[in-house]
Amino acid sequence: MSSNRPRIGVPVDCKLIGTDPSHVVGEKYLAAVAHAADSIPLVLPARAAGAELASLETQISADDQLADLDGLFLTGSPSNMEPWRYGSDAPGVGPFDPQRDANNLALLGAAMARDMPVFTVCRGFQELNVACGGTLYTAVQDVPGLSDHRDDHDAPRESRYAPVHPVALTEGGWMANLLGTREITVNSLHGQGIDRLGDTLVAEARAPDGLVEAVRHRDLTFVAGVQWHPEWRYDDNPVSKALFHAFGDAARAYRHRRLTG
Ligand SMILES: N[C@@H](CCC(=O)NCCCC(=O)O)C(=O)O
Repeated sequence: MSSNRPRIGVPVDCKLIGTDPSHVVGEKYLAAVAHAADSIPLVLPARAAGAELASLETQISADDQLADLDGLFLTGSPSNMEPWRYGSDAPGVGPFDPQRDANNLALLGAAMARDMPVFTVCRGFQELNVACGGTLYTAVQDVPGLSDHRDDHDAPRESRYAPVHPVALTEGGWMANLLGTREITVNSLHGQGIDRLGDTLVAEARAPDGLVEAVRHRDLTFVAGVQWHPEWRYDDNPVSKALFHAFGDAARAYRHRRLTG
């Protein structure tokens, strides 16, 4: 008998493994969705054309990919969105992943249209903001008044993902109520960040320099995102466990509605 756990779509990064164009997802993301959200992660291939992939977008729509799912989880990635995606003519900072941009923006639009639970992390958080009409700083550290939010890429992973700065949770907000506190400390591994907040998003947390670090959708049931990495050592972090648990609960409720009509 198959599990009744919610099925969560996890779209990929498109990158070379050696010389081979590949579709990949970081293992820590799958672990957090499976164990902390008590769900079944299903990796979703990018549908946009790649070096060795003719576009799948005609035979597999975003709605097709979401049809039998109960939630959508967007991971982080070292790649950056192409600035034209948010109306900028800046050259931006690579590496880029245009297949991911096209795929994830389409999936976000389709998921929000059906009020499907969505949880997004880092690059995925930035994609959510763009999907909701917002824009990004292409290099936060170059913006006067903002801090450097990047990690030291040469440092060991344990220190790269260690908590480094506080974030203030919006008073009376969804996240502050969920976590029962007004301040948490988070890790920080990003060079881009939210410039203009998407029209339908509410800021749920901000860094000391004012940068938005968490959002939720104003009108939808569970569409949220964080700029930090709650998937990292989620089992040792009560905040991470609470966030993934809330996402899993929302996906369970969606699955019940989807399967019982
Ligand atoms: N490239 C964007 C987003 C940063 C991000 O997602 N970093 C995590 C990469 C590694 C991982 O998946 O844990 C930016 O720099 O803002």
